[in-house]
Amino acid sequence: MPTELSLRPAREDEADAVAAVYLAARREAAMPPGIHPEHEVRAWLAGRLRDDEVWVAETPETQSGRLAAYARMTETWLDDLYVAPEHARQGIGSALLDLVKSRRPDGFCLWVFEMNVPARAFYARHGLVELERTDGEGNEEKAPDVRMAWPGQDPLAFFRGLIDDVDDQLGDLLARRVALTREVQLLKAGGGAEPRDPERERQIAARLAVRAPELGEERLAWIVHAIVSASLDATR
Ligand SMILES: O=C(O)C(=O)C[C@]1(C(=O)O)C=C[C@@H](O)C=C1
Repeated sequence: MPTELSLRPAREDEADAVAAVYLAARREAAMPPGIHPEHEVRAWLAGRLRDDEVWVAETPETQSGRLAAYARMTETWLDDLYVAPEHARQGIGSALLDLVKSRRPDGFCLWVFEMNVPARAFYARHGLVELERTDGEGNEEKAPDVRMAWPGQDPLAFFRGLIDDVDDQLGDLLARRVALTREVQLLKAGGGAEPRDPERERQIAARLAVRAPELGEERLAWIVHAIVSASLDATR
């Protein structure tokens, strides 16, 4: 940690100073332009200061009422880590990230814009791994982003926890899917059609391959086959 850097929890009345860091850092960073006017950013951060854990960084050069950087986290996410441009490249971001790791020893995730190559490299240097990419549909800026994670002191437990979260969603999807298979099968049985339709299953595997290219169409065909077999067995 740079000498004379002081890190402390933010006070609830510091929303304007925290917002000033956020706005200045975002203007300089490789990020899409913010879509909220500055007064909305200040009001939003005032709320976050009440609900989230926020730490701020000051140096002897930081003028009174101003901050060098801040980090904002929930129990499982590092939501913001911003350094004011005039304090960049002084090790302050690294010091704050080390602090976040010590506050969240069981690990955490964050989203970073794909275009923000310097930030992704910074996080990778500090041991975070890239887990997931999106096309940006789920964020306000509609810009592709990357989910990164620091797996904490017990990486196996951390990644298994994330697998459990995904499997909860997968279970819900399978429950929805089997109900639909049942309806289609009832219609097909009424019309005297074969239960199984290999061409339709091939099309389903091809569609899944667009979303999960790493698995590829051939492996996905096995998965579709297994899901359809289990669904037909359950609905018979
Ligand atoms: O689309 C159909 O014809 C269905 O019967 C549904 C379904 C599926 O569950 O997706 C099930 C069996 C077929 O082999 C193909 C697809």
